[in-house]
Amino acid sequence: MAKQEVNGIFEDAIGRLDQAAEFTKIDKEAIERLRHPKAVLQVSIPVRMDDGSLRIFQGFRVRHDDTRGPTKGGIRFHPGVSLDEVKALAFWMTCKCAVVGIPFGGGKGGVIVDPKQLSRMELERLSRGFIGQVADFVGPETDIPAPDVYTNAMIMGWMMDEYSKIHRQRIPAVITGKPIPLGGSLGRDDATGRGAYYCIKELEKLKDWQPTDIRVAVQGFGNAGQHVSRLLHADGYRIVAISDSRGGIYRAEGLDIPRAIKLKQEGQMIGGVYSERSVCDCPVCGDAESKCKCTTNDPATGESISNADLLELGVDILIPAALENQLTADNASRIKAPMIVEVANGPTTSAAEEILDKRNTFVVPDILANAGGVTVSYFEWAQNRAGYYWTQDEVQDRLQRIIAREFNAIYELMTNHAINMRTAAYAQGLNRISEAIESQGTRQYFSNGIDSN
Ligand SMILES: NC(=O)C1=CN([C@@H]2O[C@H](COP(=O)(O)OP(=O)(O)OC[C@H]3O[C@@H](n4cnc5c(N)ncnc54)[C@H](O)[C@@H]3O)[C@@H](O)[C@H]2O)C=CC1
Ligand SMILES: O=C(O)CCC(=O)C(=O)O
Repeated sequence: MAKQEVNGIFEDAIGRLDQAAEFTKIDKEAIERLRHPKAVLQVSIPVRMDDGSLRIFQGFRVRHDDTRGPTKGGIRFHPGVSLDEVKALAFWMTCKCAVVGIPFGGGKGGVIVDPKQLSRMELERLSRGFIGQVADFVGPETDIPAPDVYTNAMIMGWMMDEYSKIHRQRIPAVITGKPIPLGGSLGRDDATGRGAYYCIKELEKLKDWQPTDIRVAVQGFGNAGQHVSRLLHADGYRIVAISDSRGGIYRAEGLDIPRAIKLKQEGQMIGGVYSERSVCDCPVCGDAESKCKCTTNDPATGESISNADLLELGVDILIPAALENQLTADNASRIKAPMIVEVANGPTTSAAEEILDKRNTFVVPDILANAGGVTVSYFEWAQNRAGYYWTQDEVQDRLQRIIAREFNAIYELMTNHAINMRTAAYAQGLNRISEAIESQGTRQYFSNGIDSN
């Protein structure tokens, strides 16, 4: 019988522990510890709105596990944020940091808000308010935030400044993904997409394919989605579909990704605006009366496509780069792409994974595919603490070496045990976490080691 969807994203996430434990030497007590976040903080953030009214926003910060180092993970501003989601995201951070072998545990934060509805001043007050409320919970040696969905370098800069004011000293290492003049690292902006790109380059070597033969669909054209699309497009890959929260565009010949990025940066939406213009301003037909019929001739646009249909396109690589739970028991059997590279966190439910496994779909799991972001965050934290800054080439070279090394180790584990790549990645991460837990000496011993006579 097909696996049912698990109730709750955190419950579904930690379900992967049991699967992977079979292929590790991790003991039951360590697994039990990882089922429970170390600490959870819920805060109310009062924000004075531009019209003089007061609004109270709800926010969360979760520290999942700090055995391997301070907890690390982004802050999400999204209307769909919930404590359950933040707990899952923090758990994935613990596993991700272990998978790439960086000395951090996992944490995550979120605020229930639609930031698109806020003015810049309101957004700044909310960002400063949030970090003020969690100021005793975070810190460069305890818990280090970073950007995630709908947060960016500017917001990290405000948060770092506010935290520094509270502590009456400049503390750049409390947060990563900052603007470069405030101690940000070169190469952090595109690191998440770049890490996924390096995974695809390893696959390219293993499979010996020609980039120009490979069609790619990318769901979510934000920070992570844009950069992985840009890097693949520059190598000749055909990015045939992209989307944002309003929908997507499809063009069989491949989209002009640099131009699509420029349009997006100018504030245009992928879905809903330039793919469905009511008045055509393209140089091809110049039809000012009716709906444009020739968008497919404009390589930055294309036919409009829904987010759901984009996932089911007959492409060679599908890259979900938006939110969780996109591939579910409901649509998994209709996914045609033989390869999925998970740039988003948690895009595939465990019920969907069972179906994809039966169809032999190859999945590069989130905890490896999107680990480039936190890896360069680690570089940023290290640079802040050393007060010595690296060149972009140094950052990218070190990132490439880490991703290629871990990708190939996981690939080998997968092949040797005939398991899927996600289980292999969890096994690799859990081995590192369990070594740390055991080194702490908190496991159950039958003797306390002291001579009883
Ligand atoms: N920014 C980072 O360094 C990292 C991000 N990630 C993950 O990557 C994913 C994307 O994050 P970012 O690119 O940073 O966020 P972002 O805020 O820069 O972009 C998010 C994009 O997703 C789109 N989107 C939102 N809801 C959507 C929906 N229902 N369907 C399709 N598109 C939708 C938005 O319009 C936007 O284009 C998230 O799952 C995040 O947790 C993972 C590792 C690091
Ligand atoms: O850069 C970081 O510290 C964390 C990025 C993040 O939130 C993630 O990998 O999901």
